Amino acid sequence: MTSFTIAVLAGDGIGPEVMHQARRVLDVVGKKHNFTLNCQEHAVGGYAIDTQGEALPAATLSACENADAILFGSIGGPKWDNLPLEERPERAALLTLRSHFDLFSNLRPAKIYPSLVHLSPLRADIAQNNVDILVIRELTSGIYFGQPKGRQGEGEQTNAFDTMRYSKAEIRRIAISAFEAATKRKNKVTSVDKANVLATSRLWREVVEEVAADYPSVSLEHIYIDNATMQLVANPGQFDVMLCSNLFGDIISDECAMITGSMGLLPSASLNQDGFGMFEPAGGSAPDIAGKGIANPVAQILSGAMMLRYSLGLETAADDIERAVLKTLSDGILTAELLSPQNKHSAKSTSEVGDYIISQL
Ligand SMILES: NC(=O)C1=CN([C@@H]2O[C@H](COP(=O)(O)OP(=O)(O)OC[C@H]3O[C@@H](n4cnc5c(N)ncnc54)[C@H](O)[C@@H]3O)[C@@H](O)[C@H]2O)C=CC1
Ligand SMILES: CC(C)CC(=O)C(=O)O
Ligand SMILES: [Mg+2]
Repeated sequence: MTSFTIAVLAGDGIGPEVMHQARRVLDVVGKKHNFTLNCQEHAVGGYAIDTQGEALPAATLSACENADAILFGSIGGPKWDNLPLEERPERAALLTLRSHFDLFSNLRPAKIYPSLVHLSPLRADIAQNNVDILVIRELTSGIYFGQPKGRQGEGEQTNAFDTMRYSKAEIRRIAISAFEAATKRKNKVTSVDKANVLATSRLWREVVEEVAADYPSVSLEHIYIDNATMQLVANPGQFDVMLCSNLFGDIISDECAMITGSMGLLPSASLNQDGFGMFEPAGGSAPDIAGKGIANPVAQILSGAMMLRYSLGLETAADDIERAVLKTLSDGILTAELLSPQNKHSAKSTSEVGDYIISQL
């Protein structure tokens, strides 16, 4: 039987709740498809600060280095909001992991299935118009990583600054990810930028155009970020692959999650050049619902499916999980945030959704 080592970093807030369901699903699918995941849990984020004094303990990083893939939950929350920026879980653990493993290519797929149109907050005629988007977000550079950043001055004279910087090489490799993905989809890349005001966006356009020349079968459009957010609500069916910088992809992917129905539905894969990856829901630790047993486990479970597909080469097992999730949602087995106020009484808990997905495998 094939065996893989998975570093499981559940993190904070809803992270452990949804991770528990993902592990149950992966266990069942492994037995069915004849593979074993040796899942080892490691401390990360606010939980690691509280128990070990730092957001990314050396033992956690070393376990990730020795694993075949990382399955990540989410980190952060109000308890750690007042820490200095560089000590916060989001920077000290999440951004550090992305950078350490050079996970530059972040894939965030958002699809409205015909049987799930009713979950979308969009008007039905818009939601049922073939919405199937793959956001490809640059994940290890741009304004989240650029130096210098900081603040200076006192009182009313205080100012703060971040640096948005992109090299040609960084833009080229994420553009190649997007064009490669488009050739396996609908052959269209929409590159999102703000080239009317930002120097980084001007360079972004130039390099994306250069890469496009190597993919004559793929059509390329450029769109400004402000228009992109509007078009996603007005006519999301026009998009195939949306190629974004780190900041714009962060924003656009939350919007993509919501047009499909909920932040709790959107998985993601963060990959390096060698195919090594970290797999995590696109959303955060959702402190507003943590500990109540009502978080949607689907994004975490689908992130597990992406791990099987992209890092472990287990396509059929990944398909199986995705089919079971789709059937579960189509059968109306839904957590509360997907239901209208008058239907909330029929909401299922995190574990009930996990149970039903398992029953469909
Ligand atoms: N990858 C990560 O670990 C990320 C961490 N964060 C951190 O998470 C904390 C909370 O951030 P927010 O801005 O509130 O964003 P969030 O994504 O945690 O929550 C936004 C909204 O989506 C809902 N939501 C998210 N996931 C859900 C799920 N699985 N089921 C049902 N509803 C769900 C939440 O209840 C909330 O109403 C912050 O500390 C933030 O920095 C934010 C984004 C990503
Ligand atoms: C710390 C943030 C950059 C995480 C986030 O919002 C994301 O990856 O979508
Ligand atoms: Mg985000």
